[in-house]
Amino acid sequence: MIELEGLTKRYGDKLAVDHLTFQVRPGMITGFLGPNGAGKSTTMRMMLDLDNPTAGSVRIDGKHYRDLQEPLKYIGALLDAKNMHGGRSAYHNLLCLAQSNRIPASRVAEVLDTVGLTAVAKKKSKGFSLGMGQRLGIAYALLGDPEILMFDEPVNGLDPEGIHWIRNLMKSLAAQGRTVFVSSHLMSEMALTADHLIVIGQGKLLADTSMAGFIRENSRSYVRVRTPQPEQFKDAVGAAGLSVSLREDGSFEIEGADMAEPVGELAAQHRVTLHELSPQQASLEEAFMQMTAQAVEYHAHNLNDPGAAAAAGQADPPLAQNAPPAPGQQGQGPQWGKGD
Ligand SMILES: Nc1ncnc2c1ncn2[C@@H]1O[C@H](COP(=O)(O)OP(=O)(O)OP(=O)(O)O)[C@@H](O)[C@H]1O
Repeated sequence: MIELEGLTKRYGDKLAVDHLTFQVRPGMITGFLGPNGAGKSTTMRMMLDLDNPTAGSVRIDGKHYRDLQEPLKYIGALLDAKNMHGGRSAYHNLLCLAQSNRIPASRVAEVLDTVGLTAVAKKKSKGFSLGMGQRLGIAYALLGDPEILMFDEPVNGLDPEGIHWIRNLMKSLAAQGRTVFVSSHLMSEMALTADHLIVIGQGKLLADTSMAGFIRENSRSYVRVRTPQPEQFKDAVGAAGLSVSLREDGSFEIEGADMAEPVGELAAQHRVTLHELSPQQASLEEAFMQMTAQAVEYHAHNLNDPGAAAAAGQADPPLAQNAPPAPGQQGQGPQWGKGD
């Protein structure tokens, strides 16, 4: 268990972490999400006592990190996989760490096997690919057989096989009852991995929720309809009291994935031809971007719409925030209800 209480970090004028209070519980994967610059790495560094908080505290199984005897046996972390001695072999890198932390040398071979690096154990780590480096960084984290594991952006730059491997590893660690805390700025990746979510933006806590709850709250389901008789269709659904919206591409949307059957029946009753009737699910990525939209630190230039930033109330109009509309409003045109 990791417990944060009012954790705060200020760099000069910059409030990088702003009074964060949350718990990371055992037996599950907790995803730590936020846009670039949200304060994820700073928070993780403070958890490991690599940075001093300006205020607040972090407790690892009830203790401050610096009070843990043999901390690698409590908490293992992958922060920066490049941060190791490139001139040493993978085996010797791990052996040095084991010896300086009173971890038996036999553990080195075990973790090399777990991360799939046994065959290259004697190779110098500076020759490792990005994926091999990530695996070695994970071997570091696992070396003390800790109950708590922390991974900062573990899938960055990995190929699909590497991503799949890390995902399964984290799941098996959580299934063993360990606490797994993993940061990312990709909602799509978290949706496949995490059981619980902590979302931050500009250092502040935006959400502390189960993944199932996040999906329930934020994933919009609807039915998409295409028809060569849009006026008749609009009249038919309007008369039935259903709310329908027209998209720019000429298709219609009706809220609720379970509406496909009633809408199909309605169209048949009114002899309206349909070219498409398909249940759809809006992506969690869109919901996450919407949640963190106001907290994005660096905005891309939106070349298509230079006035958008001004409309959004930003100080500098050319720096438009290219955020999607709110879930439930994606690309919608006019709405019709009963009697329209
Ligand atoms: N040593 C430092 N000195 C000054 N400012 C810093 C320092 N470290 C981080 N910051 C600032 O604190 C904020 C949070 O940075 P941090 O790296 O923790 O964010 P992050 O969520 O990990 O971002 P990313 O996803 O891009 O890695 C940023 O505005 C960053 O510029």
